[in-house]
Amino acid sequence: MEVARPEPLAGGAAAQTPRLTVTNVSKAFRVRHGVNQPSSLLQVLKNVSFEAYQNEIVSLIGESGCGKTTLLRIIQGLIRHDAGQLAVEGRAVRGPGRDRGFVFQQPSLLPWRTARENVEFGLELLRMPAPERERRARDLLELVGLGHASEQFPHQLSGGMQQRVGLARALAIEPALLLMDEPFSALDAQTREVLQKELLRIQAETHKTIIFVTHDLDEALYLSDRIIVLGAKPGRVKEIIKVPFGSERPELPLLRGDPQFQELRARIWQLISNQTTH
Ligand SMILES: Nc1ncnc2c1ncn2[C@@H]1O[C@H](COP(=O)(O)OP(=O)(O)OP(=O)(O)O)[C@@H](O)[C@H]1O
Repeated sequence: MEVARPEPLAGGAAAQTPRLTVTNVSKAFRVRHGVNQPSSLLQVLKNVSFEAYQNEIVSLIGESGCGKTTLLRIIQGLIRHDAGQLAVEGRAVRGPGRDRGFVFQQPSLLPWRTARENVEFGLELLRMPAPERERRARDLLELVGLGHASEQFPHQLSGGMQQRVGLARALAIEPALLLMDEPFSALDAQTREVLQKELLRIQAETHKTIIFVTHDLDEALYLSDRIIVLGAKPGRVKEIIKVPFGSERPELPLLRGDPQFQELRARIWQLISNQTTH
């Protein structure tokens, strides 16, 4: 079955305020190479710029260590950038905020709480009244296909189910942006494909803007509207690739047979692998 998603508003909607604006963001870490050794600066990101619009899934892809997670954490507000600007819906990012939800590689659920109580956690911090909290958590667990498991504890759930709870928890605070850092990489191939498809369905229903970090070229091409290919040392934007498959893209096994898919895959592969020869 094909997944129909609303078309993103980039390009055709010039008047739209981007959900996320990243402008010339740079970051260096001070690293020490041993005890009693002087420290030096490791330039991780250099002048990174891109935007993401409503309904868009934008993937960040690049070789290991090119700064994908660092960039995502800067957007999250957990790491302070050295230079450049970041804004979510036009508001400068100065730290973590409820306008950004996060899904990690490991869902890190609280083991003593049920699936529903895990989803409610962020809403408790926002002091939402209990009945409203519970209603929203139940709705979100339905949305992610876990309506039947709301009262189960994390150890009773499979890895894929736990990741669905993590997604519901991130959506609970109704963020403008959903930041996902290799959310499916710890799952087996079959569960991963199911969740990729589910993510497209959920995005179509919620119209979220998603920034998605992955190593997996096929995953990036299947999920994304645009792919930001990062170069390494320092991390910088090498190319922004518009994915042409539209909102009614076939499932990944079929898409893999599309010559355009294969061409783009080869192109991204070349962009990523080229840099190691320089
Ligand atoms: N807090 C830190 N202090 C010093 N160096 C750091 C810190 N965090 C990350 N780095 C370094 O910054 C570089 C980029 O790391 P980052 O985790 O962002 O890369 P990545 O592209 O997400 O890698 P991977 O794909 O392997 O997850 C790496 O060289 C890493 O060692």
